[in-house]
Formats: sequence, C-alpha cells, structure tokens
Amino acid sequence: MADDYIIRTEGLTKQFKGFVAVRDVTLNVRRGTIHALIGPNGAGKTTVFNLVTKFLEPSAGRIVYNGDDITGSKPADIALKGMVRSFQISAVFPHLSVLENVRIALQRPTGLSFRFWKPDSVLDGLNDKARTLLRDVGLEEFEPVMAGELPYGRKRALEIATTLALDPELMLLDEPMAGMGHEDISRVSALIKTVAKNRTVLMVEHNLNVVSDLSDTITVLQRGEILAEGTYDEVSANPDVREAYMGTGHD
Ligand SMILES: Nc1ncnc2c1ncn2[C@@H]1O[C@H](COP(=O)(O)OP(=O)(O)OP(=O)(O)O)[C@@H](O)[C@H]1O
Repeated sequence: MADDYIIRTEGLTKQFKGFVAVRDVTLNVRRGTIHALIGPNGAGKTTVFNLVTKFLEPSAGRIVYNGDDITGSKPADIALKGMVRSFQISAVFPHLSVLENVRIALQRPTGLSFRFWKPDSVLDGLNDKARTLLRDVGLEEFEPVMAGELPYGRKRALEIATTLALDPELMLLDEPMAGMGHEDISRVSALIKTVAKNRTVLMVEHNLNVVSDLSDTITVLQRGEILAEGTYDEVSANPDVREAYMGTGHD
C-alpha cells in the first residue's frame, strides 16, 4: 500500500552541467523505520538528501511525501509538513544557553524562521517543554551552559533536541556521527533509536557499525545509482556491495 511509505522518489535524477550525480533513483522509505543511505565517496548520497529536502531541484523524477507530490515544493513548505533535516536547518547559537537554544527552536513554526523578539515572559512559558526535550536527549545537566562550550557530541545532541522541537514526522540526519569519538557515538546512537520510536528517520552515515546497529533498511548508492537495498545482512552479503566497498566482492 502506498501509505506504507512516508517518502518515495521515482526516477530521481540530477545533472550538474552534464555530469549525472544521481541517476534514476527510486527510493521507498517505509513509515516508522530507520533507513540509511550509504555508499562510497561521491556516490550521490548528499545530492539525494538535497533533492529530497528540496535544497536542489531534480533534473528529472518525482518526490512523493505522505502521498503528496512535493517535487515543486520549497524547503519551508516541506518543513511545515513535518519533514525536517537536522544538522543543517537546526543551527545552534553558540552564545545562547542550551535551554535558550531549545526554547528558540520551539518558537519556530518551520525551522526556517527565527523569532528573537518574543518577550521573556512568553519564552519562559516554553521552559517546561524545552526541559522535557533536554531530558530526552540527556542534556538536562547542561541547561545553563553556553551552547558554544558544549563538547562536540553534546552539541550534536542539542541539534537533535532543536530538531525534535519541530516534532518532525520524518527526520533526516546528515552524517549524525561525523567527527565523533566512540563514547559520543554510542550515546547519539541510543538517542537516535529512542527518538525514532514514533517517527521515521532517513540518514546518510559513513560509519557502518552505526548503520548496522540502527537501520531497518539500507540503500547502497554507487556512482549515482542504487546498487543494492535491504537489511544490513542482505546488503553486506551482496557481492556488488563488497566490491564497491572493498574491491573483494567477486572471486
Ligand atoms: N554542485 C555540484 N556541482 C557539480 N558536481 C557536483 C555538485 N554536487 C555534487 N557534485 C558531484 O556529484 C557527485 C555526487 O556527490 P555527493 O556529494 O552527492 O556524493 P556523496 O555520496 O554524498 O559523497 P561523500 O560521501 O563524499 O559526501 C560527486 O561526483 C560530486 O563531485
């Protein structure tokens, strides 16, 4: 049933001055799952993400979100419909406290407009909601800390909190583990599992341990095209995928 899929792309293609970065990508992301997009450098993962979130216009193909054709929509329109990309839209303001960052995020109807001019009394009313979000991402002790002073992994957790403030139905995570050490990776992985419980997550991630631990479905891209799709066990046993990653797929 079409409704099983929160987002579908049909024949998605993107050319940059004649170079085909993404070719005929038909992606189906099942509602309520964690779906990872992986592939070697230059495979087209970021371009697919930019197309899905409308930061780029496709050269051909269609994008359907919750049954609506959003191929011609603007990023702000799709954010309003519940598709929110983390680590891009959710800027963290370094000179504001952790709590203030989440309060401001709670003020954003689309994730794209910022309202600094609200009186303090209105912002104070948001404290309870902000504190709940901080607890969800394990940052309650960091509430008064300036965001710019947070350790790296905690900053990413704050970014997730500011994204969750928009209550997205589909959350897109762009390399959530980039630049993190082991400890942060385990904490942020656990966090993603928790926040994915009542929403859908589509993520681009290079760390294959994380991908295997978190993902229900994995789509492997290579040179702009889908090479394989399935569970981690399925794609990691696929000779074409092994060849693409390690050059050891076919004997
Ligand atoms: N704006 C652009 N203009 C021209 N070529 C581009 C542009 N954006 C991406 N490309 C090219 O398209 C291809 C796919 O790039 P993309 O960034 O989507 O890959 P990726 O899988 O995200 O790679 P990485 O893992 O290195 O981030 C690359 O060859 C890249 O050089």
